Amino acid sequence: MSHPHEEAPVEGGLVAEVARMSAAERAEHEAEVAEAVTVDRDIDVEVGQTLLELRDVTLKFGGLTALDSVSFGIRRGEILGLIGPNGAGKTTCFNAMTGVYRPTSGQVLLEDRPLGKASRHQITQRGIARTFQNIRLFGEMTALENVVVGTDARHRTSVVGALLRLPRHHREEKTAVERAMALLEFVGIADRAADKAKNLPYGYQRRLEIARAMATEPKLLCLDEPAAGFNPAEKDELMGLIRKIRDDGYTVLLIEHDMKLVMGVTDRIVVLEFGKKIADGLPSEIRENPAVIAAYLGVPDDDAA
Ligand SMILES: Nc1ncnc2c1ncn2[C@@H]1O[C@H](COP(=O)(O)OP(=O)(O)OP(=O)(O)O)[C@@H](O)[C@H]1O
Repeated sequence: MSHPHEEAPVEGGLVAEVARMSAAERAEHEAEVAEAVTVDRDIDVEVGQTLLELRDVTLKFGGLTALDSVSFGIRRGEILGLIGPNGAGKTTCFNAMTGVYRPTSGQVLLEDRPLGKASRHQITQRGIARTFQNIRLFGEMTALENVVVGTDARHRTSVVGALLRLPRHHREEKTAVERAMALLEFVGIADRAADKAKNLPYGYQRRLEIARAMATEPKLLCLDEPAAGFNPAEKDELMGLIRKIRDDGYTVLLIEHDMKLVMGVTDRIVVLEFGKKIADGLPSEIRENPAVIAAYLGVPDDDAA
Protein backbone atom coordinates (compact mmCIF):
# COMPACT_ATOMS: atom_id res chain seq x y z
CA MET A 1 0.00 0.00 0.00
CA SER A 2 1.40 3.42 -0.86
CA HIS A 3 1.38 6.26 1.64
CA PRO A 4 1.40 9.96 0.81
CA HIS A 5 4.63 10.33 2.79
CA GLU A 6 6.47 8.27 0.19
CA GLU A 7 6.35 11.42 -1.94
CA ALA A 8 8.27 13.36 0.71
CA PRO A 9 11.90 12.50 -0.02
CA VAL A 10 13.48 14.78 2.59
CA GLU A 11 11.59 13.46 5.59
CA GLY A 12 11.39 9.91 4.23
CA GLY A 13 15.13 10.14 3.63
CA LEU A 14 15.77 11.15 7.23
CA VAL A 15 13.75 8.26 8.60
CA ALA A 16 15.40 5.78 6.23
CA GLU A 17 18.79 7.18 7.18
CA VAL A 18 18.10 6.69 10.89
CA ALA A 19 16.90 3.13 10.20
CA ARG A 20 20.25 2.34 8.53
CA MET A 21 22.32 3.62 11.48
CA SER A 22 24.22 1.34 13.84
CA ALA A 23 23.07 1.26 17.47
CA ALA A 24 25.86 3.65 18.50
CA GLU A 25 25.14 6.06 15.65
CA ARG A 26 21.44 6.00 16.47
CA ALA A 27 22.10 6.74 20.16
CA GLU A 28 24.26 9.69 19.12
CA HIS A 29 21.60 10.90 16.70
CA GLU A 30 18.87 10.59 19.35
CA ALA A 31 21.03 12.61 21.75
CA GLU A 32 21.37 15.32 19.10
CA VAL A 33 17.60 15.35 18.55
CA ALA A 34 16.99 15.60 22.32
CA GLU A 35 19.48 18.47 22.48
CA ALA A 36 17.70 20.31 19.65
CA VAL A 37 14.34 19.82 21.34
CA THR A 38 15.28 20.84 24.86
CA VAL A 39 14.02 24.15 26.31
CA ASP A 40 16.50 26.89 25.42
CA ARG A 41 15.59 29.67 27.80
CA ASP A 42 16.26 30.65 31.38
CA ILE A 43 13.95 29.28 34.05
CA ASP A 44 14.14 31.15 37.33
CA VAL A 45 13.54 28.21 39.66
CA GLU A 46 15.83 25.26 40.28
CA VAL A 47 14.90 21.65 39.54
CA GLY A 48 12.74 20.40 42.42
CA GLN A 49 11.50 23.89 43.34
CA THR A 50 7.94 25.08 42.74
CA LEU A 51 7.55 26.18 39.13
CA LEU A 52 3.83 26.83 39.09
CA GLU A 53 1.56 27.35 42.05
CA LEU A 54 -2.19 27.54 42.44
CA ARG A 55 -2.92 29.51 45.58
CA ASP A 56 -6.47 29.23 46.89
CA VAL A 57 -7.95 29.28 43.41
CA THR A 58 -11.73 29.47 43.25
CA LEU A 59 -13.49 29.57 39.91
CA LYS A 60 -17.24 29.92 39.62
CA PHE A 61 -19.52 29.57 36.62
CA GLY A 62 -22.63 31.40 37.78
CA GLY A 63 -23.88 29.36 40.73
CA LEU A 64 -21.54 26.44 40.09
CA THR A 65 -18.21 26.34 41.91
CA ALA A 66 -15.94 24.45 39.51
CA LEU A 67 -12.83 25.04 41.67
CA ASP A 68 -13.09 25.61 45.38
CA SER A 69 -9.99 27.09 47.10
CA VAL A 70 -7.61 24.77 45.27
CA SER A 71 -3.92 25.01 46.19
CA PHE A 72 -1.05 22.92 44.90
CA GLY A 73 2.35 23.35 43.37
CA ILE A 74 4.14 21.78 40.42
CA ARG A 75 7.86 21.31 40.89
CA ARG A 76 10.30 21.86 38.11
CA GLY A 77 11.32 18.57 36.49
CA GLU A 78 8.44 16.41 37.69
CA ILE A 79 5.50 14.73 36.03
CA LEU A 80 2.47 15.68 38.08
CA GLY A 81 -0.81 13.85 37.53
CA LEU A 82 -4.10 15.69 37.98
CA ILE A 83 -6.93 13.20 38.43
CA GLY A 84 -10.50 13.06 39.62
CA PRO A 85 -13.92 11.80 38.52
CA ASN A 86 -15.79 13.42 35.62
CA GLY A 87 -16.63 17.05 36.34
CA ALA A 88 -14.11 17.29 39.20
CA GLY A 89 -12.55 20.46 37.80
CA LYS A 90 -9.38 19.20 36.08
CA THR A 91 -9.90 20.96 32.76
CA THR A 92 -11.04 24.09 34.58
CA CYS A 93 -7.68 23.99 36.39
CA PHE A 94 -5.89 23.90 33.03
CA ASN A 95 -8.07 26.74 31.82
CA ALA A 96 -7.26 28.82 34.88
CA MET A 97 -3.56 28.18 34.33
CA THR A 98 -3.56 29.04 30.63
CA GLY A 99 -5.64 32.22 30.72
CA VAL A 100 -8.83 30.78 29.23
CA TYR A 101 -10.64 31.64 32.47
CA ARG A 102 -9.58 33.99 35.26
CA PRO A 103 -9.99 32.71 38.81
CA THR A 104 -12.91 34.26 40.67
CA SER A 105 -10.47 34.54 43.57
CA GLY A 106 -6.98 33.28 44.36
CA GLN A 107 -3.87 33.32 42.22
CA VAL A 108 -1.86 31.30 39.76
CA LEU A 109 1.88 31.99 39.96
CA LEU A 110 4.56 30.95 37.50
CA GLU A 111 8.08 31.21 38.91
CA ASP A 112 6.63 33.14 41.87
CA ARG A 113 5.05 35.79 39.65
CA PRO A 114 1.25 35.96 39.35
CA LEU A 115 -0.23 35.39 35.90
CA GLY A 116 -2.70 38.13 36.79
CA LYS A 117 -4.55 39.36 33.74
CA ALA A 118 -2.10 37.94 31.21
CA SER A 119 -3.70 36.91 27.91
CA ARG A 120 -3.44 33.38 26.55
CA HIS A 121 -0.73 34.49 24.15
CA GLN A 122 1.25 36.18 26.92
CA ILE A 123 0.95 33.04 29.04
CA THR A 124 2.30 30.94 26.16
CA GLN A 125 5.21 33.35 25.90
CA ARG A 126 5.81 33.16 29.63
CA GLY A 127 6.09 29.41 29.29
CA ILE A 128 2.89 27.41 29.74
CA ALA A 129 1.69 25.27 26.83
CA ARG A 130 -1.10 22.75 26.61
CA THR A 131 -2.77 20.15 24.47
CA PHE A 132 -6.51 19.66 24.35
CA GLN A 133 -8.86 16.79 25.14
CA ASN A 134 -10.28 17.22 21.64
CA ILE A 135 -7.46 17.47 19.14
CA ARG A 136 -7.09 20.98 17.72
CA LEU A 137 -4.71 20.97 14.78
CA PHE A 138 -4.63 22.97 11.57
CA GLY A 139 -5.98 20.15 9.40
CA GLU A 140 -5.02 21.65 6.06
CA MET A 141 -1.43 22.35 7.13
CA THR A 142 1.28 19.72 7.08
CA ALA A 143 2.51 18.16 10.31
CA LEU A 144 5.73 20.17 9.97
CA GLU A 145 3.85 23.44 9.44
CA ASN A 146 1.69 22.79 12.50
CA VAL A 147 4.84 22.60 14.61
CA VAL A 148 6.48 25.62 12.95
CA VAL A 149 3.39 27.62 13.89
CA GLY A 150 4.09 26.61 17.51
CA THR A 151 7.68 27.82 17.32
CA ASP A 152 6.35 31.17 16.00
CA ALA A 153 5.01 31.89 19.47
CA ARG A 154 8.63 32.28 20.59
CA HIS A 155 9.88 34.32 17.64
CA ARG A 156 11.14 37.80 18.24
CA THR A 157 10.78 39.30 14.77
CA SER A 158 7.63 41.23 13.97
CA VAL A 159 5.25 40.78 11.07
CA VAL A 160 7.02 43.73 9.43
CA GLY A 161 10.32 41.91 9.88
CA ALA A 162 8.82 38.87 8.19
CA LEU A 163 7.45 40.93 5.29
CA LEU A 164 10.77 42.70 4.75
CA ARG A 165 12.56 39.34 5.02
CA LEU A 166 14.98 40.82 7.54
CA PRO A 167 18.04 38.61 8.21
CA ARG A 168 16.91 37.85 11.73
CA HIS A 169 13.56 36.60 10.43
CA HIS A 170 15.36 34.43 7.90
CA ARG A 171 17.57 32.97 10.59
CA GLU A 172 14.66 32.33 12.92
CA GLU A 173 12.63 30.72 10.14
CA LYS A 174 15.44 28.31 9.34
CA THR A 175 15.96 27.45 12.99
CA ALA A 176 12.20 27.04 13.43
CA VAL A 177 11.98 24.48 10.63
CA GLU A 178 15.00 22.58 11.93
CA ARG A 179 13.65 22.53 15.47
CA ALA A 180 10.17 21.54 14.24
CA MET A 181 11.67 18.62 12.34
CA ALA A 182 13.62 17.57 15.43
CA LEU A 183 10.40 17.74 17.45
CA LEU A 184 8.56 15.50 14.98
CA GLU A 185 11.40 13.03 15.25
CA PHE A 186 11.40 13.27 19.03
CA VAL A 187 7.70 12.37 19.26
CA GLY A 188 8.14 9.65 16.62
CA ILE A 189 6.21 10.98 13.62
CA ALA A 190 8.93 12.43 11.37
CA ASP A 191 8.00 9.97 8.62
CA ARG A 192 4.76 11.88 8.04
CA ALA A 193 6.15 15.43 8.31
CA ALA A 194 4.89 16.40 4.85
CA ASP A 195 1.36 15.01 5.28
CA LYS A 196 -1.59 17.24 6.02
CA ALA A 197 -2.52 16.95 9.70
CA LYS A 198 -6.07 15.86 8.83
CA ASN A 199 -4.70 12.84 6.92
CA LEU A 200 -2.60 11.54 9.80
CA PRO A 201 -3.68 8.52 11.83
CA TYR A 202 -5.28 9.41 15.16
CA GLY A 203 -2.24 8.42 17.26
CA TYR A 204 -0.01 10.59 15.09
CA GLN A 205 -2.37 13.55 15.52
CA ARG A 206 -2.14 13.20 19.29
CA ARG A 207 1.67 13.14 19.11
CA LEU A 208 1.63 16.09 16.74
CA GLU A 209 -0.36 18.08 19.29
CA ILE A 210 2.35 17.34 21.85
CA ALA A 211 5.12 18.36 19.42
CA ARG A 212 3.30 21.60 18.64
CA ALA A 213 2.94 22.44 22.33
CA MET A 214 6.63 21.63 22.89
CA ALA A 215 7.56 23.96 20.03
CA THR A 216 6.76 26.96 22.20
CA GLU A 217 9.56 25.81 24.56
CA PRO A 218 7.24 25.67 27.53
CA LYS A 219 8.54 25.73 31.06
CA LEU A 220 5.40 23.75 31.88
CA LEU A 221 3.76 21.37 29.41
CA CYS A 222 0.13 20.51 30.21
CA LEU A 223 -1.31 17.40 28.57
CA ASP A 224 -5.08 16.99 28.69
CA GLU A 225 -5.94 13.30 28.34
CA PRO A 226 -3.25 12.53 25.78
CA ALA A 227 -4.09 8.80 25.83
CA ALA A 228 -7.80 9.20 25.10
CA GLY A 229 -8.79 6.63 22.47
CA PHE A 230 -5.47 4.75 22.65
CA ASN A 231 -5.14 0.96 22.87
CA PRO A 232 -2.88 -0.54 25.59
CA ALA A 233 0.18 -0.74 23.32
CA GLU A 234 -0.23 2.91 22.28
CA LYS A 235 -0.64 3.88 25.94
CA ASP A 236 2.64 2.15 26.80
CA GLU A 237 4.39 4.03 24.01
CA LEU A 238 2.89 7.29 25.21
CA MET A 239 4.17 6.64 28.75
CA GLY A 240 7.62 6.22 27.24
CA LEU A 241 7.27 9.50 25.38
CA ILE A 242 6.08 11.42 28.45
CA ARG A 243 9.07 10.12 30.44
CA LYS A 244 11.39 11.07 27.59
CA ILE A 245 9.93 14.60 27.58
CA ARG A 246 10.53 14.94 31.32
CA ASP A 247 14.05 13.51 30.99
CA ASP A 248 14.75 16.16 28.36
CA GLY A 249 14.24 18.87 30.99
CA TYR A 250 10.52 19.62 30.69
CA THR A 251 8.03 19.77 33.53
CA VAL A 252 4.77 17.99 32.77
CA LEU A 253 1.25 18.27 34.14
CA LEU A 254 -0.94 15.41 33.04
CA ILE A 255 -4.71 15.01 33.17
CA GLU A 256 -5.54 11.40 32.50
CA HIS A 257 -8.36 9.01 33.29
CA ASP A 258 -6.38 5.83 32.71
CA MET A 259 -5.16 4.88 36.19
CA LYS A 260 -2.53 2.42 34.99
CA LEU A 261 -0.96 5.15 32.90
CA VAL A 262 -1.20 7.77 35.66
CA MET A 263 0.22 5.47 38.31
CA GLY A 264 2.93 4.26 35.94
CA VAL A 265 4.26 7.58 34.73
CA THR A 266 3.73 10.29 37.35
CA ASP A 267 6.03 11.35 40.18
CA ARG A 268 3.19 12.85 42.20
CA ILE A 269 -0.59 13.08 41.93
CA VAL A 270 -3.17 15.71 42.91
CA VAL A 271 -6.76 14.53 43.20
CA LEU A 272 -9.82 16.73 42.74
CA GLU A 273 -13.42 15.92 43.55
CA PHE A 274 -16.30 18.35 43.07
CA GLY A 275 -13.83 21.21 42.62
CA LYS A 276 -11.94 20.52 45.87
CA LYS A 277 -8.50 19.03 46.31
CA ILE A 278 -8.94 15.82 48.28
CA ALA A 279 -5.42 14.37 48.09
CA ASP A 280 -1.86 15.18 47.01
CA GLY A 281 0.96 12.63 47.21
CA LEU A 282 3.03 9.87 45.67
CA PRO A 283 1.20 7.44 43.36
CA SER A 284 1.61 4.68 45.98
CA GLU A 285 -0.03 6.92 48.62
CA ILE A 286 -2.85 8.00 46.31
CA ARG A 287 -3.66 4.41 45.42
CA GLU A 288 -4.23 3.61 49.10
CA ASN A 289 -5.98 6.86 50.05
CA PRO A 290 -9.52 6.12 51.37
CA ALA A 291 -10.93 9.49 50.21
CA VAL A 292 -9.63 8.84 46.69
CA ILE A 293 -10.99 5.31 46.63
CA ALA A 294 -14.34 6.64 47.83
CA ALA A 295 -14.35 9.38 45.17
CA TYR A 296 -13.80 6.85 42.43
CA LEU A 297 -16.20 4.26 43.78
CA GLY A 298 -18.80 6.88 44.63
CA VAL A 299 -19.28 5.73 48.21
CA PRO A 300 -18.85 7.66 51.46
CA ASP A 301 -15.32 7.71 52.97
CA ASP A 302 -16.40 5.73 56.02
CA ASP A 303 -17.68 2.84 53.91
CA ALA A 304 -14.57 2.74 51.75
CA ALA A 305 -12.06 2.83 54.59
N1 LIG B 1 -17.66 27.05 30.60
C1 LIG B 1 -18.36 26.46 31.56
N2 LIG B 1 -19.56 26.95 31.93
C2 LIG B 1 -20.28 26.36 32.92
N3 LIG B 1 -19.88 25.29 33.61
C3 LIG B 1 -18.68 24.75 33.28
C4 LIG B 1 -17.87 25.30 32.25
N4 LIG B 1 -16.74 24.56 32.15
C5 LIG B 1 -16.85 23.59 33.08
N5 LIG B 1 -18.01 23.70 33.75
C6 LIG B 1 -18.46 22.86 34.86
O1 LIG B 1 -17.44 22.86 35.84
C7 LIG B 1 -17.29 21.57 36.44
C8 LIG B 1 -15.88 21.09 36.25
O2 LIG B 1 -15.70 20.77 34.88
P1 LIG B 1 -14.31 20.31 34.27
O3 LIG B 1 -14.49 20.20 32.79
O4 LIG B 1 -13.22 21.17 34.76
O5 LIG B 1 -14.17 18.87 34.91
P2 LIG B 1 -13.15 17.71 34.55
O6 LIG B 1 -12.61 17.20 35.83
O7 LIG B 1 -12.16 18.18 33.55
O8 LIG B 1 -14.12 16.63 33.91
P3 LIG B 1 -13.87 15.55 32.74
O9 LIG B 1 -13.01 14.49 33.34
O10 LIG B 1 -15.25 15.05 32.47
O11 LIG B 1 -13.25 16.25 31.59
C9 LIG B 1 -18.34 20.69 35.77
O12 LIG B 1 -19.48 20.66 36.60
C10 LIG B 1 -18.62 21.39 34.48
O13 LIG B 1 -19.94 21.12 34.03
